[in-house]
Amino acid sequence: MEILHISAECYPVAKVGGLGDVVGALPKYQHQLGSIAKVVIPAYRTKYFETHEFDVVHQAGMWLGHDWYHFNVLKERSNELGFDLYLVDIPGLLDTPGVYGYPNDTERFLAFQIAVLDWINEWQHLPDVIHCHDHHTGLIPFLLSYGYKYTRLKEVPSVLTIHNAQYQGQFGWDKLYLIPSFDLWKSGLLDWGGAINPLAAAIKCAWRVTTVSPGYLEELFSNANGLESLISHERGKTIGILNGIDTLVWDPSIDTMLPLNYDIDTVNEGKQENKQRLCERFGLDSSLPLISFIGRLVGDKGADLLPEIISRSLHELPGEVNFLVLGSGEPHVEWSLQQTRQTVSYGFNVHIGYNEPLSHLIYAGSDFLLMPSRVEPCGLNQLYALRYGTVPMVRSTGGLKDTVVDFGDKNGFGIRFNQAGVWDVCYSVKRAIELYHDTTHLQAVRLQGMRIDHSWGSSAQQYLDMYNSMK
Ligand SMILES: Nc1ncnc2c1ncn2[C@@H]1O[C@H](COP(=O)(O)OP(=O)(O)O[C@H]2O[C@H](CO)[C@@H](O)[C@H](O)[C@H]2O)[C@@H](O)[C@H]1O
Repeated sequence: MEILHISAECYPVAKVGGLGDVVGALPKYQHQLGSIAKVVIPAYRTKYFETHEFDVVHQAGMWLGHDWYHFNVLKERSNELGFDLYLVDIPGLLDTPGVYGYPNDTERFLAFQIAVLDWINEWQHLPDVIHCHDHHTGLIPFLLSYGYKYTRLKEVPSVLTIHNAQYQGQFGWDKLYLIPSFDLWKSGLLDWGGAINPLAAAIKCAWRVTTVSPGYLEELFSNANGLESLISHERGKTIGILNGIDTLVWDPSIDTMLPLNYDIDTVNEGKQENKQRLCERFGLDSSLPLISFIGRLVGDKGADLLPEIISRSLHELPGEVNFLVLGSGEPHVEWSLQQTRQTVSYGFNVHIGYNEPLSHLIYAGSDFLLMPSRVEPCGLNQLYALRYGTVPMVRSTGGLKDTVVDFGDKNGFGIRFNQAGVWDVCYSVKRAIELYHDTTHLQAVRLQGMRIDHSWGSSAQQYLDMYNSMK
């Protein structure tokens, strides 16, 4: 079976968050299960792009509204990722250093989708499945079915995976002229709430719709940023498949980004050494419990709560706990974390920015990883934390609820709280400190978490079973 994954991110080529992790891993594991999995993303000017060699496999041009763009499809030469990687290079649109956040993102990702479709249209054979990820690729299922240029691709099954339904990629009907011509009687399929909504269009048109955890799918029926009724209507073709983690990248025993590697037998020494380095670097006291946060500093992740959680905890429990934050995102959250850093004299530090090696050190060197998410479709951080012997502290929502059991329950290995609110989190901080001092219990909780298998094996198989069900 040949699967083409189409995405805006793919680790280690271009990653902003969890989408990149999944698209960089799932195809590798599908390959191991005997499928041919290919990935196509835009050719941003990332470090990976600059330091690897590519062959041009397709050259063409296209209209985006009234503008003409040349584009190339490049294939990475060494195949080092464990799947075929293709990059769509569109000078003037996709040759940016970053992935998102440009004023013409709508045009950039529309052009990407058109280029990918034009390219597949030229293949001698057809893929068995076209697998689209998130709204940046959401118009593809629609165009496969109704785009006049793509009638040859009409029968190719399409899948949409929703990594986060908060982001839908809406744009106004005034930009309709940018979309390649299609059967206008079908325009309603593009619409949601009076705008062109790529995520909604994909939910309507894809043959199957998956979410990245079963719990998140259940939540979407009642809370989907305006798409609840649509998802409920399409319920019959939906399925929740829990993300796995790439155990070749996320393994404390071989992770080259750690000063000291460790495994389940050497976890205490390993974590102690990594914690020591981390605390030295950030001016923290390594004898105290260390609670960290890694992620996009946005409301969905509960990042706006962090300044108050941290200052209140340090005020109520002086000299009892440390906090460390790594992230970037909304400017007011960044600003208020930096303000907090200046006002509390000890016990807290923050690194604003994106830093992959530092994230690995934090997973290894922290005692607890805090995730006060308001919305969490799956969450990968808690799975990485578990593998690194770090106890996740999570709000009971979406994929966090599916993957973390409170240590107060039988065989539990994490800390759960119900509300994304300062009081609930501060209470959990107290529980974390108590657990930290109960060394026997902490050790049992840690080992319990480390033993859990969150590798891609069974989830990759579930995707294959789902593809087969479309035949
Ligand atoms: N400043 C920083 N420096 C270094 N690394 C950083 C970083 N900020 C974030 N990361 C890394 O980015 C990834 C974040 O993954 P998540 O799954 O938690 O979030 P995201 O919301 O992006 O993904 C969406 O898609 C994924 C995948 O389906 C879902 O798990 C998730 O719930 C959904 O919101 C992790 O690898 C984390 O270590």
